[in-house]
Amino acid sequence: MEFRSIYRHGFARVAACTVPVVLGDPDRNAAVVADVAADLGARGVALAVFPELGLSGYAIDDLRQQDALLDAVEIAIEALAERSRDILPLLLVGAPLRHHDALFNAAVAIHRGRVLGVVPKSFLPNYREFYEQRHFSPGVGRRGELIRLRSGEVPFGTDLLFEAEDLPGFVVAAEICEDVWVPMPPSGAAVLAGATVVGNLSASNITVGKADTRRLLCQAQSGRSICAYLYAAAGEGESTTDLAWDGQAFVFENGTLLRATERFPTGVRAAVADIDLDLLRQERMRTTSFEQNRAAAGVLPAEYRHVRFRSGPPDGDIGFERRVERFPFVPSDPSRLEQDCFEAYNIQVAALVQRLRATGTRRMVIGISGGLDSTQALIVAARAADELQLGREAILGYTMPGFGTSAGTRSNAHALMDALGIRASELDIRPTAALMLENMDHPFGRGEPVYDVTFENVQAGLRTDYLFRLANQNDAIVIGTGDLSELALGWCTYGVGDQMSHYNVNAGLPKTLIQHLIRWVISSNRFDRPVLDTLQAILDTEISPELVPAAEGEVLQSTENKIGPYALQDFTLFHLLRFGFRPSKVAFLALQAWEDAERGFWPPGFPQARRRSYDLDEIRHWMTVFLRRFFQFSQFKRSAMPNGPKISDGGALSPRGDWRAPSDGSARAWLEELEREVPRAAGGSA
Ligand SMILES: Nc1ncnc2c1ncn2[C@@H]1O[C@H](COP(=O)(O)OP(=O)(O)OC[C@H]2O[C@@H]([n+]3cccc(C(=O)O)c3)[C@H](O)[C@@H]2O)[C@@H](O)[C@H]1O
Ligand SMILES: Nc1ncnc2c1ncn2[C@@H]1O[C@H](COP(=O)(O)OP(=O)(O)OP(=O)(O)O)[C@@H](O)[C@H]1O
Ligand SMILES: NC(=O)CC[C@H](N)C(=O)O
Repeated sequence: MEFRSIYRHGFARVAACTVPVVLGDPDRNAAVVADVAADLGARGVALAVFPELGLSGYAIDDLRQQDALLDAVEIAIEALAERSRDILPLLLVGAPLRHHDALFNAAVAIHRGRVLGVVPKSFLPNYREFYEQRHFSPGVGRRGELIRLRSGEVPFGTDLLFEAEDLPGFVVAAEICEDVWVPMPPSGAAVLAGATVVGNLSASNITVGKADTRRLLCQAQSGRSICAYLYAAAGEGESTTDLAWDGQAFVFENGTLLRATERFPTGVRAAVADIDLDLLRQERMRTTSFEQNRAAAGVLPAEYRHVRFRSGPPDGDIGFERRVERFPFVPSDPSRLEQDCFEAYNIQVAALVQRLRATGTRRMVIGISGGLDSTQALIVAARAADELQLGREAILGYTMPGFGTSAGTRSNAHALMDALGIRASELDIRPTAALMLENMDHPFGRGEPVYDVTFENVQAGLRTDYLFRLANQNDAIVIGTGDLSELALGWCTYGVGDQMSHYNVNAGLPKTLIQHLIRWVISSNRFDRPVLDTLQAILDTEISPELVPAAEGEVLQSTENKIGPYALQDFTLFHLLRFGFRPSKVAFLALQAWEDAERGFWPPGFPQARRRSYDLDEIRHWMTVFLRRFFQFSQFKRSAMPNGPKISDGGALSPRGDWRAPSDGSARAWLEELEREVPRAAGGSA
């Protein structure tokens, strides 16, 4: 399969469809389904779900019991199966079907010329406007049976799972409308038995406000069942004798809405989405309560009948029907981002307030560099001091110029401290650092321009040494500033260095979110104008540890030139940490998110001038750096990291929480997977 094929990376394309129906005309309704299915197949769709009783129409009352119509339904199923012979998608269509002495409201699964099985509706609404028990028998408890159709006998029951042999993890269950309105929907047991995708065939008349209820039910079911949930409701053509129909169709995955169709449509509508089967499998595996719940519920996968089929998905580039955030830690949806910023900021403040309260500490010491991280930490400390009514002078800020400190960051550091009204001091570390290097017999001590890691770490170490001793002297704690991205990459000086502090408010914050949080603090006017102006100047400065002096006219030591763009490194971090995806899959996702600066969405307020793209070679290159540093080099720095709050759902790196790993591991499996599976030039095969 091509690298750009979604089916190579654990995705499957699915569709929830609503189509115009003619009441009592199964032949015509089946023809419409077949046409739609053919179109969807051409788009690479592997599953298409259609509305409840879609072959006959739902709101036909006692016509449901007319033999001529029921015969016509069976003939239409046969015709549809025939038409499906060369069509990709597994079809779930709704039909009234006779079985033994009763009539069932059923979902019929059809694939490439075959009826794979029939799933009856478990729970029949018979209240208010509904009258289903007048015609149908409930399917609940019906398992292990066969139903006779015109083409022969096929499996019948609520114990059916349709499993694609050639799409790992693509296991489909069906339920019908009311089935998801009950406390224990049949899909609850089906997912415990292994279904990852649930199709709900629905005919749900619309009343004011009901659309929200449907969304709530389906979203919750997809979230608690860790599955993809496709809901397809009847619309145009259903009887308006006493009711109206809005044809709502959507696809949820693990509690997230992927796609929805417009409501009250005229004509065919399909919500087409690429669902992530790896994500569902990973999420179930790591949410170990899922398996506990299966055991407690007594659901045995072996008690379900797995009806196997070969899907035969396309192997080329069919695009990507899924939104991928460029910044997984910084959502592009404005209201979601607003809430995330509010929460991230308040998590930091609340955590620090609690630590100060519990220790009875009334002062904080922070090294202020004029860079992003110490700025964010200082803003948080200022808010914590306000909440505890300590006064801003409770914060002792030290700016400590070293050999690489630029005039710009130094003046930003002073401006920030002054504007926030904290106790600001300057402490030049150069004499102490020079003495130390000299005592160590480092070449720099003899006047040679040798700027090696020792030279860098002497400065980072001395700053930390000063901060801790100043904390002793002032009954204070040292507030750490290192962020989540730096922890992931091991981009800090260990032990006697910025890796250590008494409490690190930033440990759970990735760099891309810190940048945005500062933008958010500016745009929401949380401080006075002088503070906001300084914050803007800090945001506009290139990220650098400033440990090495820049020669006249030279670009200073750029962090991102060395360890990679934080945009890409945070992208990789999120997908590895949160979902344990393969590097090749992360590279595929990164390509979708980053290859075209014009495509997709940027977080609100993201500067136009910084909107850039990355190609597959760049993604691959920086991922190699990430994998080596994350899996092989930097764990020892995280294994001994100070306390600090988890902030993002994407994960934290505390060895006491989200991420426990050996400090002497190998990155080989990840590097080899990347080497093997990701082609060197975009578009080619690996
Ligand atoms: N698995 C392991 N278990 C125990 N010890 C291990 C180890 N792997 C290495 N080590 C030891 O640790 C040393 C490496 O760690 P370390 O001493 O920290 O030094 P290292 O990581 O080599 O250097 C620190 C880097 O972080 C950068 N930095 C520092 C400060 C702030 C910022 C910033 O921008 O925020 C960036 C700085 O530019 C420099 O490149 C090795 O030389 C070795 O002695
Ligand atoms: N000149 C300085 N004065 C005081 N503290 C400093 C100075 N340089 C570094 N530090 C301390 O060491 C920490 C790490 O340094 P570094 O320069 O990497 O971080 P930063 O400037 O805050 O943020 P960023 O890494 O985003 O530039 C800083 O957050 C700060 O607490
Ligand atoms: N067809 C159905 O099962 C509809 C019942 C569902 N409770 C509704 O109100 O939409």
